[in-house]
Amino acid sequence: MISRSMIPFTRRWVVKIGSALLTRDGAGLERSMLVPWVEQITARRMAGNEVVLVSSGAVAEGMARMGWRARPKALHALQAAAAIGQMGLVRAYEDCFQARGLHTAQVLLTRDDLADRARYLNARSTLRTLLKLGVIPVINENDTVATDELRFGDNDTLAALVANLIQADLLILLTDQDGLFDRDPRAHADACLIPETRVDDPQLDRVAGGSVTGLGTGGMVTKVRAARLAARSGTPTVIAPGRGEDVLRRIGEGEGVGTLLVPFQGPQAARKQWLAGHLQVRGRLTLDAGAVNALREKGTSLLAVGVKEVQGAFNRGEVVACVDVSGREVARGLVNYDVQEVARIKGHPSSRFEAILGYLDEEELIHRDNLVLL
Ligand SMILES: Nc1ncnc2c1ncn2[C@@H]1O[C@H](COP(=O)(O)OP(=O)(O)O)[C@@H](O)[C@H]1O
Ligand SMILES: N[C@@H](CCC(=O)OP(=O)(O)O)C(=O)O
Repeated sequence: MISRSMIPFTRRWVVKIGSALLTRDGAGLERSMLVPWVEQITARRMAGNEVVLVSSGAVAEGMARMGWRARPKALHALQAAAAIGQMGLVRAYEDCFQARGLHTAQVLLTRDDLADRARYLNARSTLRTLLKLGVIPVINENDTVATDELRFGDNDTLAALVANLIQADLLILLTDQDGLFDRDPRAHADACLIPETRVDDPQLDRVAGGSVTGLGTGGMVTKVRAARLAARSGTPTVIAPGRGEDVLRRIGEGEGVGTLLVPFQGPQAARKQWLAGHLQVRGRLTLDAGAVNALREKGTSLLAVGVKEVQGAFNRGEVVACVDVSGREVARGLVNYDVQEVARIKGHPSSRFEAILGYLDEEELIHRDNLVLL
C-alpha cells in the first residue's frame, strides 16, 4: 500500500490543472498563473520525473475572448468556446515551456479514443514516445467533436483515464482548495482537511460536493471518482493546492501536502483484474521455452521471435492468451499486431519486421505494461 514516503520513488506523473486555477474568476486565462506550474513541471523533469499535463481552461478562455459572462448551456456554444480558447491555452503553455527549453505537444482526446482498443494503443504509444523524447504532452478533451455520450465531461476523469493509459505512478489533481475537506470549505468555514484516505472509503461519497465557481465542472465529486478510476491501474492520487508554494516539489519529496487517496491494490494486481474482467480472449500464441522463461523470470515484453504458433481471429489491441508448448496458459495481454501480421512475423526478431511487413509499428508483440502473468 502506497504511503507519502514512497512518493519520492515514483517516476511517471499525470498532473491535472483545473479551470478554477487558470483563470481569475472568469477573466480568461491568466498567463502569470501558468508560470509557477511550468517552472515546477520543468524542475520535476530535470529531477527525472516524466510528466504528462492535463489542462482545462479552454472554455473559460474562449468565454473571456468572446466576452461571455456565464458558461453557455448549449453544447454547440460550449464547443465553440472550447475551440476558441484552446488556441490561447496551448500557445501560453508552448511559450512558457519553450522559454525553459522544453517542447510541448498538444493531445486532444475523446472518451471513444480510449474505449476503442486500437486507438487506445495508438494513444498510448504516442504518449510513451513523447515522454521518451523529453516532450511535455499537454492534454485536453477534444471538445469540438465530443457529443454528450462521448464526453469525459470533466478533466478529472480524463486525467484518471490517461493515468490508466500510461500506467502512471501518481496522479496529481491541482485545484483551488488545499485538498479534500470533510465538507465543502466554501460553504463551511470549519471544514477540516483530510490528509490521507483509502479511495474505497464510502464516507468520501458524503463529503465531496460539486463545483460552485461556474468555471470548473466537477468539484470534488469528480476528483474522488477520478481517484477511484486511477486506482484501477494501482495509481494513487493527490488532490493538492495549485496555488501552494512549490507544491509539486513538496509532493515529490513526500511532504504531507493536500489529500493522498490510496488505491486498494498494487499495479500488477490491478492490471490483472482489468485484463481478466473486461476483455474477451480472441486468440492464442504458443511460445517457445525461452520466451516463457523471459516472461516469467525477467518480466520482459513478449517478442515475436519467441512465438511458434498463432491461432484465432484478433485485431491489434485485442486480448490474446500466451501458452507454452504443452498448451498451459502462461500470460495474457493486449497484442500490438493482428493475426495475419503475427503469422508473418512469428519467429523473427523485430529488426526484420520492416522487411517482412513493410513497416514497424512496435518492437514488442505485447508490451510488458499490457501483459499479466497467470
Ligand atoms: N469536500 C470538499 N473539499 C474541498 N472542496 C470541495 C468539497 N466539496 C466541494 N468542493 C468544491 O470543489 C471546488 C473545486 O472543484 P472545481 O471548481 O471543479 O475546480 P477545478 O477547476 O480545479 O476542477 C472547490 O472550489 C470547492 O468549492
Ligand atoms: N475541456 C474543458 C474542461 C472543463 C473542465 O473539466 O474543467 P475543470 O473542472 O476545471 O477541470 C476546458 O478545457 O475548458
